[in-house]
Amino acid sequence: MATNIIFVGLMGAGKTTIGRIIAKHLHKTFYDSDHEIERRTGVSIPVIFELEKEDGFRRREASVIEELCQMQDIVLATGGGAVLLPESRQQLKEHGVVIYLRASVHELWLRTRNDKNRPLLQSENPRRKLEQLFAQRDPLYREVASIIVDTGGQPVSAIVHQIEQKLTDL
Ligand SMILES: Nc1ncnc2c1ncn2[C@@H]1O[C@H](COP(=O)(O)OP(=O)(O)OP(=O)(O)O)[C@@H](O)[C@H]1O
Ligand SMILES: O=C(O)C1=C[C@@H](O)[C@@H](O)[C@H](O)C1
Ligand SMILES: [Mg+2]
Repeated sequence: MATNIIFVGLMGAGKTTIGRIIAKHLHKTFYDSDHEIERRTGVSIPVIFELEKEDGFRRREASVIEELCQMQDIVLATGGGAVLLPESRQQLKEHGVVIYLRASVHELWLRTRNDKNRPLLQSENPRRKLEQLFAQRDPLYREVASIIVDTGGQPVSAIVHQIEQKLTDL
């Protein structure tokens, strides 16, 4: 199957971790839009947020998403905010099977709390921020996804297995 597989979901949902494994299993090339932005700019995401604010990062993200969506036979792990622009949502929907990795705010918080690489969570109350982002974005992830996987309490290997099963059922 030469189709692209595209992962969406909040920070800490496991898009990068699971996307990389699925790509290996399915012999597809793995891309991560966050890594691609860092590779192209030569700086980390926190530095981009500092210099260009969130707006600047979103512009870069939308253009990288558009470009990666033109490729074929790839697995793409998107950044958590890749669904914010309607144009990007359209691109994602049109160019692959989109999988929404879902997790509770509590789990997302546990998975991200020791990592300083996510500027939106470097706030007084990262848990509340995750709640707000969840409320804002859950409908957007649902809008683009044709597969929704609840990752709650499951180890990565079980999630990978579940996804591979769902993909063969398509
Ligand atoms: N099912 C899981 N159970 C436990 N830990 C997990 C699970 N999935 C991912 N993790 C861990 O959570 C952390 C975040 O995962 P990952 O970086 O893959 O998330 P992401 O969705 O790519 O986030 P971002 O949007 O910030 O790029 C990693 O340390 C990863 O090992
Ligand atoms: O959810 C978000 O808005 C973000 C998620 C990360 O993947 C990065 O794209 C960045 O830290 C912003
Ligand atoms: Mg990631």
